[in-house]
Order: sequence, then structure tokens, then C-alpha cells
Amino acid sequence: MATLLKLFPTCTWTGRLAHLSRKGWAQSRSGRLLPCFPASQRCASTTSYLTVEMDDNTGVAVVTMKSPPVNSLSLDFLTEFSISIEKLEMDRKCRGVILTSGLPKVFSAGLDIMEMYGKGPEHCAEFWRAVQEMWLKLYGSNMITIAAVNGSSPAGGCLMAMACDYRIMADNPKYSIGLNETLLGIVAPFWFKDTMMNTIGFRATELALQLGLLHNAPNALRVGLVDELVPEKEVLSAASTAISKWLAIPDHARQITKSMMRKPTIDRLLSHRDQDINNFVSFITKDSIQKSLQVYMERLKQRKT
Ligand SMILES: CCCCCC/C=C\CC(=O)SCCNC(=O)CCNC(=O)[C@H](O)C(C)(C)COP(=O)(O)OP(=O)(O)OC[C@H]1O[C@@H](n2cnc3c(N)ncnc32)[C@H](O)[C@@H]1OP(=O)(O)O
Repeated sequence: MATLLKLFPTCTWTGRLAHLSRKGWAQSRSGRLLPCFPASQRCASTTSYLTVEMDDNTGVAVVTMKSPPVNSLSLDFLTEFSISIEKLEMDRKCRGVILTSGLPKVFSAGLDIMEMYGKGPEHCAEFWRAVQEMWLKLYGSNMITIAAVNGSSPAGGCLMAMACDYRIMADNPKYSIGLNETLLGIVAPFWFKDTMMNTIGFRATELALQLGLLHNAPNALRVGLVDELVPEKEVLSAASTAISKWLAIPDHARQITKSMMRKPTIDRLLSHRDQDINNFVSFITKDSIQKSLQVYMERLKQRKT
């Protein structure tokens, strides 16, 4: 408990654990006093954008993104996200993470466009490093990572889901997922492309990236961008069921296998990290790209009227 309190200073214990720590004994039907072990030990910590609920019994943490209106990935959000994943990674009891959204209809709207629009080169560089960090933490995690995609997940939101080991999406044709960067007049960086290629293969990625395809849920399943579709209300419980299969695999064997599959892709970014930041900054600060972002944001806002 001490370790968890160190990791989650705002931690509040739920279930029966608080009661047990005061008493710790229960009376059996025959009247004997027996040491009492909690049925579940849950610890929840909340930051500005995330809730992390750790269940010590299963070793699974549910990370819920809650940054209204659309869980866009701002610099602050990304920073908090990477810190939370890092903390879970260091927690020896945590073997798996379920990533989901606490907002209706949206898993994540991807990168916060306002972090890329009208900002100076220093801010853009800091922002891009945070985007890289989020991906490195998630794609390179030793933990089992399951994305419970309970809403739309364009661009950076799709990257987040693809960085997980397994994706379960709500079976709602109104929800879409994909790398739609070209629709904004921008180009998905090589490690976004690599992540998608590792997920759905070369040809499907070539089509998806050039056309900026946002797949609806049934199409996402068809191309292999998600692994399962389930009724919306069951996304989280399906993720729990799925993760139990992964938990049955010995950690060391699974982790080495995961690393063998993902390390070359991770190393490629690590060895070009600064160059990738410089590319991003010089691209995104171009007048023509800024104009494209402005037009895109205006269109987004007009859709509502
Ligand atoms: C070398 C250069 C490399 C560059 C690489 C860049 C890489 C990645 C790019 C990205 O991730 S860019 C982000 C791309 N994201 C999108 O295109 C998604 C846009 N959003 C939507 O499609 C929809 O908002 C939604 C997610 C489907 C949700 O729809 P809903 O109808 O529920 O909500 P809206 O009314 O559309 O939006 C509410 C509110 O949020 C604002 N907003 C939406 N998305 C973003 C965003 N990504 N960043 C910032 N703000 C966003 C939207 O404008 C609305 O604002 P208000 O009108 O309420 O002020």
C-alpha cells in the first residue's frame, strides 16, 4: 500500500480495504475470528485529464481519459498521460492497462489542433516531443495494453489505439477511426505510418494514409484496425474479458515477444527523434500549413451550425 500511495499521492481506496485496514478480521458462521482478505483492492487516482483505477487483485489498471469536449491531445494532456503510464509501468503489481474514454461518442479527437495553430517554433517542438513521448511509452510498454474504443478516434486518437496490443471498438457505424491527416493538408509522420503498417499491413495503410480514410466501426474491423466490435455498453467488460486471456500468458515470454515485434519501429524514432521534431516544426509553422489548419478548424466549427 505504501508503494501505491507513493505512486498515487491522491489515491483513495475503495471497496472493503479501508474497513479491513481498521479491523482486518471477520467472524465466521461458527463464530470463529478469521483474518479477512479483501475481495478486491482498488485504488483510484484522478488527475486533471485522467482517472487511473488500479485493481491489485487482477493487476489491471483502467485509464479513463476525460478532457472535454473531445479528449484532444494537448501538451498538458500528453504530459499527464505519459507520467501516468510511466507510474503504472514502475508499479510491479500492474500487469495490464485498459485505455478508454470517459466522454460520450469520442475516444480521442487526436492532437489538439490549437497546439499546432498560431504557435511559435519552441512551443511546437515541446508539443511534438510530448506526442513522441506518449507513443514511445504506450507502444513500448511492457504492460498488456487494451484500447476500449468507445467512440470516434481520428488521427492521434487512432495512433493511441494502434499503440495498444488489442483494440475493442463500440459497434456503432457513426464512430470512425483512422489516420486522416491528409484531409487536414498535413502528412502523417513515418512512425504513425509504421504503426499503422504493423497493424493492418502495407497495402491497406497505403490506401488509408493517402486518402485520409476514417473507417466506420464495421470497416475498421474488416481492415483489421480493430480486433473486435461489441455493443457500446459492453466495451469495457469485453476489454476485461480480453485482458484476462493476455494475463494468462507468462509476462516474461509475452514481453520479450512484444519487444521483438516492436523494437525496430521504436528504435527508428529514437534514432531520428530530434530530426523528426525539426521536420514537424518547420512543416507546421509554414504559412500554407497554418492556413490549412485554420480552414479545417473553421469547417469543424461550421459543421455544428
Ligand atoms: C510533419 C508534420 C506532421 C504533422 C502530423 C500531425 C499528426 C497528427 C494530426 C492530428 O492528430 S490532428 C487532429 C486531427 N483530428 C481530427 O481531425 C478530428 C477533428 N474532430 C472531429 O472530427 C470531431 O470533433 C469528433 C472527434 C468526431 C467529435 O465530434 P463531435 O460532433 O462530438 O464534436 P465537435 O462538435 O466536432 O467538436 C467539439 C469541439 O471540439 C473541437 N475539436 C474537435 N476536434 C479537435 C481537435 N483535434 N483539436 C482541437 N479542437 C477540436 C471542435 O472544434 C469543437 O469546438 P467548439 O466549436 O465547441 O469550440
